[in-house]
Amino acid sequence: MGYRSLFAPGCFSNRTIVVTGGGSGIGRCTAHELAALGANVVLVGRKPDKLEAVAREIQEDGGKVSFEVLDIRDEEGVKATVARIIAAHGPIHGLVNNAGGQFPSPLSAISKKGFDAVVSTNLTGGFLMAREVYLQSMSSHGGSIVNMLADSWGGMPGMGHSGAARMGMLNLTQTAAVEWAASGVRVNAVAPGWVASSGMDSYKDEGVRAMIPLLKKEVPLQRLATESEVSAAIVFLLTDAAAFITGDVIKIDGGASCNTKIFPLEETTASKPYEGFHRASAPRILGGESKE
Ligand SMILES: CCCCCCC/C=C/C(=O)SCCNC(=O)CCNC(=O)[C@H](O)C(C)(C)COP(=O)(O)OP(=O)(O)OC[C@H]1O[C@@H](n2cnc3c(N)ncnc32)[C@H](O)[C@@H]1OP(=O)(O)O
Ligand SMILES: NC(=O)C1=CN([C@@H]2O[C@H](COP(=O)(O)OP(=O)(O)OC[C@H]3O[C@@H](n4cnc5c(N)ncnc54)[C@H](OP(=O)(O)O)[C@@H]3O)[C@@H](O)[C@H]2O)C=CC1
Repeated sequence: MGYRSLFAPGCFSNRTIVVTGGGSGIGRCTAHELAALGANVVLVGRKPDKLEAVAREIQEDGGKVSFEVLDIRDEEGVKATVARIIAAHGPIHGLVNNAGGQFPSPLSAISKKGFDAVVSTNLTGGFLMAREVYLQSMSSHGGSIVNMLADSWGGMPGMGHSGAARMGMLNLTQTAAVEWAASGVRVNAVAPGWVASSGMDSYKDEGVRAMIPLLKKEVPLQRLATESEVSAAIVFLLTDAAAFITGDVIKIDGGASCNTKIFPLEETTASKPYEGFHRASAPRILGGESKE
């Protein structure tokens, strides 16, 4: 019958895909996956040693890869780097806007410098990369951009700075999708919950580490995501299988964002859920008085 899968080996052949933050964690995993599917991968990050190590790994596996050292918050650096990539490889077909991070802290303890560091990395830097890739390449050749968000729907103590940046990135994703669609550019995002990534391992603070088993409890699937579960969603959005998807977000959170906890099932009688609803939840939901 000659059926040809969109995920066939080589589905990214002759495509250049830029992965920011490609020197570690989810970015590294995504770069491996893309190279294995035939992409010409360009890694971007601040630390040349990390980028070089990942480039070596990919080359050893027979993949096509190079790297650029760049702080994505440096506007002139972003412009020059994108121009250099195009000069060396031709049009950029894909951008994985993954670089980012934060330090857990309550809002009351965040300095302006710290807030700016997180917002400029997770929002402004991603904007600069997307804008330059669009202006210099995708506006005339089309392409696909995948932005990194996080599971920041609703307030999450300790993550207010990054949550604000990620929700800004959500709107930027939607707006870019609408503005750039006529040029054949798709813009989507992934929103992971907690991921057991090498970036997470870099949190040495004992209070934060002690939270990890508690976080798992709040996830319906009862565990953290793996790096490759996040890269799988990123790669899908870059493939032609996602050709009619733009302005959208894939949550990779094991159901965490669906778990409002307004209805505390564990406090109710499992065999009498309706009665349990009245007893445990109604006062909280409706602001009324408990009947007990
Ligand atoms: C239900 C699930 C919800 C999902 C939630 C999302 C979970 C996400 C997890 C992850 O992202 S894991 C990945 C972790 N990886 C990283 O965070 C990458 C490394 N991090 C950084 O590079 C920084 O944190 C940064 C802020 C992203 C970039 O900062 P920059 O390079 O500009 O830092 P500095 O120049 O060193 O600092 C500037 C300024 O920022 C404040 N600050 C930075 N780090 C910390 C810290 N660890 N603790 C407190 N404050 C920090 C600080 O004010 C700095 O000012 P000065 O101290 O230098 O005056
Ligand atoms: N792990 C998790 O639980 C979650 C992670 N995320 C997000 O996913 C992305 C990848 O995270 P993860 O792999 O876990 O963590 P990592 O810390 O391993 O990855 C972050 C990468 O971003 C790069 N980076 C950071 N700041 C800059 C900058 N200013 N310019 C260029 N590169 C930069 C880093 O490279 P270098 O060191 O070379 O600067 C690093 O390779 C991040 O945006 C993270 O916030 C979202 C939700 C959950």
